[in-house]
Amino acid sequence: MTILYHNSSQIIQVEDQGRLYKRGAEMSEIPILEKGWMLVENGKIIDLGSGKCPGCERYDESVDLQGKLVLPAFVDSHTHLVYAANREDEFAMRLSGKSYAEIAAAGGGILNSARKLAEAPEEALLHGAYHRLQDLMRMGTGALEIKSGYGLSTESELKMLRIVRQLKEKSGLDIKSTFLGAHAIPEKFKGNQEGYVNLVIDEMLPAIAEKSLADYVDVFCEEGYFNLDQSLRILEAAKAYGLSAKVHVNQFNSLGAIEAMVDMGALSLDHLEVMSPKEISYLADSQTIATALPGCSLFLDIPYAPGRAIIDEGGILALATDFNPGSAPGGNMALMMSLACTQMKLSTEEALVAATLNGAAAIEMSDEIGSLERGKWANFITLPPGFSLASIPYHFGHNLIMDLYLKGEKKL
Ligand SMILES: N=CN[C@@H](CCC(=O)O)C(=O)O
Ligand SMILES: [Zn+2]
Repeated sequence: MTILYHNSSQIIQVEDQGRLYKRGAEMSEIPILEKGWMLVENGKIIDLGSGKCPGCERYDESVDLQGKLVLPAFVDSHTHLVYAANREDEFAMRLSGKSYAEIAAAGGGILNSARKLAEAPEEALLHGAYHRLQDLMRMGTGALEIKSGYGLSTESELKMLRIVRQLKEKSGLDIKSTFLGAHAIPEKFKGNQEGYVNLVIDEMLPAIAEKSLADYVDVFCEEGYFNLDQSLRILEAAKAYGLSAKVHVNQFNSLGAIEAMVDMGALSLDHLEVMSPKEISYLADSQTIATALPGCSLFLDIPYAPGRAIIDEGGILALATDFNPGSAPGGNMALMMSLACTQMKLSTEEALVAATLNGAAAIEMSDEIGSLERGKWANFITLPPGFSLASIPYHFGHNLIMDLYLKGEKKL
């Protein structure tokens, strides 16, 4: 089945040389096809160009884009989409002056979500997550990563990862799953942190690997959660099962994780709100993707990751939502682009690369998605005629997305 998409105002390709990510100054160069057309065969782009399509008589169907703007669907490479309940009560506590750390210390936070998840039937969890997933799609997300981490027991972590698998099957979306058993120390292991780390390594990891339920491993490496040594032990153990690391680091404190985790070959280091100049340089010089989560900074009123400096030093920057019920209850990638531009001082081009190609690289899918090039899936979004790339971050909080096409098929 060959489909010709034609009559766009522009096709913003993001990349046209087959690069699997863009770093530093490359992030501001993005190829754009004026009055672009795209020929798609069985879901993959086989040709594309500007103006009239030469030799394009051979198609089964043609779609008139009526002057709409076309760009790659967003890739959200860091979410906690599966959870049992919102935490508006904690939000109210924060508004009256309590900090995220104080709420967590009083048994709220991740432990609150874990208690609720343990009680929730699988069907209800699937239903809630699927509903949120559809919301994300309406806002232009075409692929994402979802973490476990509200289980904190072997049984509940497996339950979460099974739901991620079901979400994949039910939605047909590209979804990568990450095992985050080391998200917090469960009540039962208070005072016995090492016991919990051993449980993650000796029981959870083998059980998850046996069922191939995870693509990646993650740890919340932070004061009051998992120290550097414990984090590295978990990541190394997971490596033996073929799981690469995507890690929560430097959200509130720097524990020296960046250097150590770059050296162990982490795929991405995420959060990064607190970074020293040395850490910025070390990460920017590496192949590890720096993933900024500006929704979390906005919602918790904490610093933004130094995205500008990471790009200026030549790093690979991705943007993701961190969608979760505690620190970032929102999944709008366009809003992440707005925050990246206004707060982290990225250009609109850099923000788009971070939200598409580099996000795809952060889930190892940038050979298939994240840009509109020959050989990639036709995963794209459209904006109404008259809008430009800059309109996306400019109209902060608005949803300008008209259509989402995945593998050349209109999803909405
Ligand atoms: N910081 C650790 N984990 C999540 C928040 C989890 C929660 O509060 O439920 C984050 O990425 O911000
Ligand atoms: Zn997170």
